[in-house]
Amino acid sequence: MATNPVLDVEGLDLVAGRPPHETPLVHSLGLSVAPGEVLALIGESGSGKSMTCLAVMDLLPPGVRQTAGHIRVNGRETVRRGRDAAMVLQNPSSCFDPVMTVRGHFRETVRGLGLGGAPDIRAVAALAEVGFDAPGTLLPLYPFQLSGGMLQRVMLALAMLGDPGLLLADEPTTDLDMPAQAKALECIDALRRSRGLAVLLVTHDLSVAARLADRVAVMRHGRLLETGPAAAFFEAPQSDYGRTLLAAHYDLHDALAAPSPRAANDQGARP
Ligand SMILES: Nc1ncnc2c1ncn2[C@@H]1O[C@H](COP(=O)(O)OP(=O)(O)OP(=O)(O)O)[C@@H](O)[C@H]1O
Repeated sequence: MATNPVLDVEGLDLVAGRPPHETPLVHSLGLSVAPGEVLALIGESGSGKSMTCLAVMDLLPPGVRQTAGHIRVNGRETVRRGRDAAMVLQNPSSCFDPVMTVRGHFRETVRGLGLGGAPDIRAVAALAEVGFDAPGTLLPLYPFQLSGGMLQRVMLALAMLGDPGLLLADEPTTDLDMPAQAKALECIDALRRSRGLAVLLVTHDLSVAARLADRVAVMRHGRLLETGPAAAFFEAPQSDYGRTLLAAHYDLHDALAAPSPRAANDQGARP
């Protein structure tokens, strides 16, 4: 029996502006994410990935409207932010109030979601779940006292407080150094496994998609060009643009793996 998707997007159209000067941003988009599944949404800048996430969260910016289609999260057309779906973004430091401690952020989120229980106990449990060994020690700290990687995991812990079925992760590793990227991805993967979380992962980085995704969806100019199992995409993309993306990814990796021209010259100059 097929499992009902946590996220179900059908025929989604998003436009900016008003007639007759509307600009289509997303056109006829359809995608779904099942419990415990990671769907990587990939594509060049401006293809509509972030706008799609914002539409799911009912957080479209002023001037941008949904003109067609359905978005359902756990079967509901009206998403309860933090309860049905939560979102983490790149540049986590921008998501925190600089003059509020970690404890303060948890208290505010617990209150905002109307959750019972002691906020500090919830905070410690949530921080332990995202891999902090001594979670209680983080509570009195201010955001500037944590690294970007730590802040991203605190953000994930806050996102999980309301036990959402869906996580929208929009470039969650973009501003992090390599060890912090690895840790954030491990953390998302662990949450997916332990909670059966459905994850829509927006990324430019095909290595991130390869590492985490069960399926890949490729967008360009607001349209979905192909979607399918990640293994099949990395083996043989179906669309021309998918092939271009993958070729660019391999070119970059080959360039990084090859000795730099300067290193090659230095070697050549050796006696
Ligand atoms: N506030 C806004 N009002 C109108 N159009 C916008 C607004 N914000 C973004 N856009 C446009 O919407 C389109 C889709 O942008 P979106 O941010 O979803 O792209 P993206 O695929 O997420 O790109 P990136 O990877 O760079 O984040 C772009 O053409 C962008 O210029």
